[in-house]
Amino acid sequence: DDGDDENANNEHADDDHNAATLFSFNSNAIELVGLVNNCPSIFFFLCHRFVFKFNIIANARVFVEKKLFTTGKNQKKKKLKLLQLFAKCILFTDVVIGKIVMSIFEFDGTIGNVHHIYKLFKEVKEFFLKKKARGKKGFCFEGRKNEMTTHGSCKKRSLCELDSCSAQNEPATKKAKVQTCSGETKEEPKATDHHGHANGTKGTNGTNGTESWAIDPNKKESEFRNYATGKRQETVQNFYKEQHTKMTYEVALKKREEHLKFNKCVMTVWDMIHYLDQVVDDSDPDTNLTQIEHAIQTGEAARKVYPGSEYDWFHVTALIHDLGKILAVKDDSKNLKKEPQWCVVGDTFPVGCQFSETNIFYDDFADNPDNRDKRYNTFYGVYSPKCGLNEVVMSWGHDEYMYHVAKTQSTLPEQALYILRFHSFYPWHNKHGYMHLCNDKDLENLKWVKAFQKCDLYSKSQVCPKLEDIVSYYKPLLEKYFPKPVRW
Ligand SMILES: O[C@H]1[C@H](O)[C@@H](O)[C@H](O)[C@@H](O)[C@H]1O
Ligand SMILES: [Fe+2]
Repeated sequence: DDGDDENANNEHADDDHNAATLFSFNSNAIELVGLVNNCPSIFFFLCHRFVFKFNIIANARVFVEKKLFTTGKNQKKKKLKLLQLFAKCILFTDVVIGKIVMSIFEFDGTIGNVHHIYKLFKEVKEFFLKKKARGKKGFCFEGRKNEMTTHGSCKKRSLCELDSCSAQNEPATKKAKVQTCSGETKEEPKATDHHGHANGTKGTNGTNGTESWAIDPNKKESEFRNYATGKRQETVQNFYKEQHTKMTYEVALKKREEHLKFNKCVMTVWDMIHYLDQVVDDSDPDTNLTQIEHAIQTGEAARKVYPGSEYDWFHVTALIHDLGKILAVKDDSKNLKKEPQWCVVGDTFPVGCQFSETNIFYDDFADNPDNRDKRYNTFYGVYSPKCGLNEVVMSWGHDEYMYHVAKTQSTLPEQALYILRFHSFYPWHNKHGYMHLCNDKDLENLKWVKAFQKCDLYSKSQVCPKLEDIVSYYKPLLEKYFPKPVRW
């Protein structure tokens, strides 16, 4: 049914209105879980403020237009509807809808049934209405209908305003019930916001009163990842010029082979962490602190956002996520040979297929030999559609290295392994690129990578506790998940 009869049309009009109203505020941490018709993938979104809004919308539009003009006539009505919906999403500047629409296309290459999109919107709306019914303050939904402009007025509110009041009434570890489109209810972890505002008071979330420094309250999210005019601009720019020129499919394979022998040295994770005090990441526009400080900040942010002991794996993962950067350290006694930074840090990307424009400093790939190599410069390159990221060779760096260390020598869960392996894959988890290579498992785990990304990025501030302050919490956990000293 494409809205041919009157009733359906009215219903759609209503739905249109609801969808538009619902998204007239830019909600930050809504998790949408949905099944789309014809689409076997369950898709997840951890939506948050100001996520590369323009880029995503621009990409999505191109995609929609392409589909609209290249698929069969019988689909026309459906597509028109979808396009209208999409127009709305642009109109109401809502990246959330943009992402949904885009995903419906990208996740299975066909156009999902428009009714299911509406259904998804409805569910989210219900979720929020229920939340409101439970007496949460700061919720901003009703009464905004007439205020929709290109920038919904509520959009300016931060997550803290929207959620902190409610969070004060409830423990941060509370489970939220999320309805899936298929009707079943499943338990999802409810995080506090990334400022750790869930319980608001100092020293009550198990972080021994150290939480106030973890995230710089004065730095806005939009001020991070500034690759155009940041303070470290020159260093970062030079870094990516070199990396994007030199990192090829063959280099990645060679480095994989070299470092995955684990024949450097044997040492506990805790001891190895100390080596991070020798690394300052040239690719990072947001911090000039050493990586040991970044590790502590990220770990503590993770504890704050997911404080429950059931998330201890998440805390450990956060602490060690960049431990692979020891590849950039020189210590002959430990066989650490100091790789150049372009082979260790920075955002990661698949090699062996076309470089995506969702990469930062995309233009710098122009001089990469793979860019001219027919084997590697097509959309799929050496890969097949939805082959799964496990099949994909990523640019070599600390993520891939640490993933293999943890996969072979720890008991960390799958989500943790995904975080370790793909946390620097910003073009994917942040800009929605490379979806054509993903399978369902990748999409399931994406939500954890995204949850982690907030702790990783927004915890970068100038204030940091010392290792001694956190040893009592992390050391036993490291021993729990890495039962033996590690072969590096
Ligand atoms: O995960 C991060 C991220 O990708 C940053 O952009 C990069 O500069 C860092 O090296 C990496 O550890
Ligand atoms: Fe990293």
